[in-house]
Amino acid sequence: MKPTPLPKQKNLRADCAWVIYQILEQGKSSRDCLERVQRRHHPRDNAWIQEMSLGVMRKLPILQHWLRELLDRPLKGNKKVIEHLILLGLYQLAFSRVSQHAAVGETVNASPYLGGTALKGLVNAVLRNFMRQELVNKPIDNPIIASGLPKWLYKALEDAYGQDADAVREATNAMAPIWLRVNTKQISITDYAAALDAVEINYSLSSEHADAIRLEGREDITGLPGFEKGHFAVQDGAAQLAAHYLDAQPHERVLDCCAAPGGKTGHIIERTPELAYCLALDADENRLKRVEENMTRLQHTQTNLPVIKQGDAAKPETWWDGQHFDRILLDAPCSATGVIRRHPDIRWLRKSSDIDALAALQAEILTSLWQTLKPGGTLLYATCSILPQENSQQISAFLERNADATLVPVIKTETPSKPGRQILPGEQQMDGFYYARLVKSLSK
Ligand SMILES: C[S@@+](CC[C@H](N)C(=O)[O-])C[C@H]1O[C@@H](n2cnc3c(N)ncnc32)[C@H](O)[C@@H]1O
Repeated sequence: MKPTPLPKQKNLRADCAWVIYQILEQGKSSRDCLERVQRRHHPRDNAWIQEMSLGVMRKLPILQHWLRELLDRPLKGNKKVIEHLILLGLYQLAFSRVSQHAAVGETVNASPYLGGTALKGLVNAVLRNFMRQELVNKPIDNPIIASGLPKWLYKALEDAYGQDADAVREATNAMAPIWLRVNTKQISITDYAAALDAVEINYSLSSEHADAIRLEGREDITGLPGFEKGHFAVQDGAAQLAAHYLDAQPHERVLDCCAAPGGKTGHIIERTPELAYCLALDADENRLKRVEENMTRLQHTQTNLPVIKQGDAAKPETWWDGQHFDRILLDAPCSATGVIRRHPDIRWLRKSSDIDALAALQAEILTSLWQTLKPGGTLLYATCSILPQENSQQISAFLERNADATLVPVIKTETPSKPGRQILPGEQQMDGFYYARLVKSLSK
């Protein structure tokens, strides 16, 4: 499909509708589109643009349900973006604190910026009918629509979690808190907490994480103390467990596989600066640039670590020097269903058929990397998925295929038939994540 250019002139609502169009019609991730739009507006509008665009992603099935009631037939072709503008108008009226007057008036005024001057009347009529018919107060009987999730994911969670599925779906729709990982190479957690106290920012510490701080509010990250000096990285609590479970030791050779943008690489180095070697490998050249940027901001450049390399994890013959690794973190490409609460567009970008393909890729990478691990070495398998096919079932199958692999639990409740730790979204305020630790036997 031909890419749609940003509207020539900026307008908050038209630009949000463009973001929604990019995600839903062109399969683009929200991150890139939001950045482009936010760059041309005042920084004070960044949070609003994000809240509105991603809010529509969270409530999409409900908004579309209302739209079907209000619009005789769908808009097509270059008018489609006006449908997205109407969804944004409905979102403002039903789920935001924007006044009704502004939600209708400003949304109608945004139409010409999207080439929809002739559709101003239609936008106005649909939004006014929504209010007149009081659709917001009419119960939605279909549980899939009410859940805000695509049908395939609704069902997949039903299969995986049975009577707990509703709670998992609800947590998947909740807002996620901001977690920081204090860069303990630069500053102690006590000193960083004191810096937050000094500027009256509320936070909590976590008993499970040595280096984590969870903010109580939605602060602007770049304005937090020590941002420029690299005193912290933004990283969810679940992701922060990777370096702890990997537990790299001084003088070891470590592979951080599927490393970009380097969130876990930085943590591994902060915990164990005396590593002999740390290779940050990723297939995506562009994302690897962000590893470099992050390492520079965190001031990890005084050491020779990490070595950053582009390569396909499934083809070690193209990047491996033949020296075995003591530890491997495989942060595998996955459905990202555990982080939908943070990135609500993921639910519309993923399809049911992606899961089989991802599970096959994960199995291929696991098998390839296993040969690069030394006997006695540890491989930590991680995903930000909450689907068993990518997690416990993946690891059970690997253990069955590989007699020299032993599961070394990261938590007490693991069993051979249900290996690994499945963290569900919202558990101790963390994202959904999965970890399984495998050790290679010495005898082979
Ligand atoms: C979950 S993200 C990694 C997040 C990263 N570990 C962090 O903590 O910041 C998965 C990564 O896998 C990479 N990837 C996907 N397929 C790959 C492959 N075949 N070989 C190497 N990297 C791959 C993607 O480019 C993406 O950066």
